[in-house]
Amino acid sequence: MDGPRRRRRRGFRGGRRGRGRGGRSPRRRRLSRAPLLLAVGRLKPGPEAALFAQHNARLRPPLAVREIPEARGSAAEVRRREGAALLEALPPAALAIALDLGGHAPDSEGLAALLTRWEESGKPLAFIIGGAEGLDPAVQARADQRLSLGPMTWPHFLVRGMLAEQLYRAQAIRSGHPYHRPWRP
Ligand SMILES: C[S@@+](CC[C@H](N)C(=O)[O-])C[C@H]1O[C@@H](n2cnc3c(N)ncnc32)[C@H](O)[C@@H]1O
Repeated sequence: MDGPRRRRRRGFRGGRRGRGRGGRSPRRRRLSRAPLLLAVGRLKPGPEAALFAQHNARLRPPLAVREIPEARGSAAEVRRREGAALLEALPPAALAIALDLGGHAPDSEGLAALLTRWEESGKPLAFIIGGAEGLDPAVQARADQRLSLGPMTWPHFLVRGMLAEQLYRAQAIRSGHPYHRPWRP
């Protein structure tokens, strides 16, 4: 590819002009720091996708989403196959946070404190959301933290938006932004 089309593409990716001294574009740097969201299933356009997009767009940096196809078979087979695909997609160095009903259920301030701790580990963060059959024990065993959004079972596509909202709320708590009004006990 040559001519204006090539120049345009370079410009979008940061090209020479957009690069700093390290040779990486600001956009590249932002994406490489972005926490990963590994999630089972393909989220189609609709209210769940809109909810996620709305909150993810507010996150600095937004989550980089990687979807794992839903598997077929018995419940155990589905969990095992999806679990294997999730583990394959998980960067080895990642601090893995598995969304799981049985995990630790902090309040929003607690999640904000946890996020600070996770970020201070220096590891890239990866959040994992299972499919309709839940997460395979192998994924739970690999997870550095199991995070619960409460004891109720939520549809996995809704959990993406709920997680993004809570991460945004945690950022607001950490920066003192009035988006978060503390609970009133
Ligand atoms: C429909 S749920 C799966 C329910 C499944 N029976 C199980 O035992 O996990 C799909 C995924 O959404 C996430 N999820 C649903 N409710 C959740 C909650 N209350 N807290 C954390 N994650 C939740 C989990 O990642 C779960 O694997």
